[in-house]
Amino acid sequence: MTVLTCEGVDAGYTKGRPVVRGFDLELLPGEVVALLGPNGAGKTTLLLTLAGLLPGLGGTITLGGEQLRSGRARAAARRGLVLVPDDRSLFTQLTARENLTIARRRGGSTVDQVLEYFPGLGRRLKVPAGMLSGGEQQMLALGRALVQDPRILLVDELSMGLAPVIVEELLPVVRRIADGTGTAVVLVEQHVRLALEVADRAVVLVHGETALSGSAARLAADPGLLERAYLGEQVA
Ligand SMILES: Nc1ncnc2c1ncn2[C@@H]1O[C@H](COP(=O)(O)OP(=O)(O)OP(=O)(O)O)[C@@H](O)[C@H]1O
Repeated sequence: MTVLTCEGVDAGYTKGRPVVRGFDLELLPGEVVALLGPNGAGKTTLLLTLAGLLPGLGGTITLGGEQLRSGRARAAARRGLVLVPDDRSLFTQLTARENLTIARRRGGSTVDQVLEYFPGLGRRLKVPAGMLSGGEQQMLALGRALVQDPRILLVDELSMGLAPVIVEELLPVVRRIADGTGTAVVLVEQHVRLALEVADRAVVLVHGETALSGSAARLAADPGLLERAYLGEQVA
């Protein structure tokens, strides 16, 4: 049963001039899809549109069988679509625990349940979010999304500004979350090799259009294919 379906989604900032055109996707529970592509391809624009933070310019987005109304971020969040933005958007003056507690839903997952995925963060709960390291902040941003019991996590460049060694620790956590909770994940990532290691499938967006999509294993095994897609060749 598909949790999220995108059909012919156009996304952008100006009516009649979409940045992303005709985007299609079917996402299953527990599935991780890497959304790849060069800078400016439209990946963030697409995530913002799926999360309802940007009004859609065309097409339909269906969540659990029901069509989402365009540009309704609160409704999308209530129905389980949760965005982890690339700027993390943490409350920097509040402690890590407070950041988690205020995001929690009544009757939903507890902070302790969520911390099972981030053991290191458990030892830093009293620290203001702004004083955490970049990697810890990303774990907190993921944890804050997870206490909302998402059905779909939209993760925008978790690795932004982090050392590769930290990214290697962080991305597998996304896989464990998907496997452990059944949450489906759309993962925007510049670290292509690492993203393909944790994803089931990948979609490559180039100049706002899907240039390539396929199983992560197939794309990882054929870097030439990815390279040609990034360079703008139609290889889908
Ligand atoms: N607020 C905005 N208003 C108008 N155009 C924008 C706005 N934000 C981004 N764009 C444009 O939309 C296009 C896609 O940008 P977007 O940030 O979605 O790409 P991206 O694939 O996420 O790239 P990156 O990897 O650099 O984040 C770019 O041409 C960008 O200049």
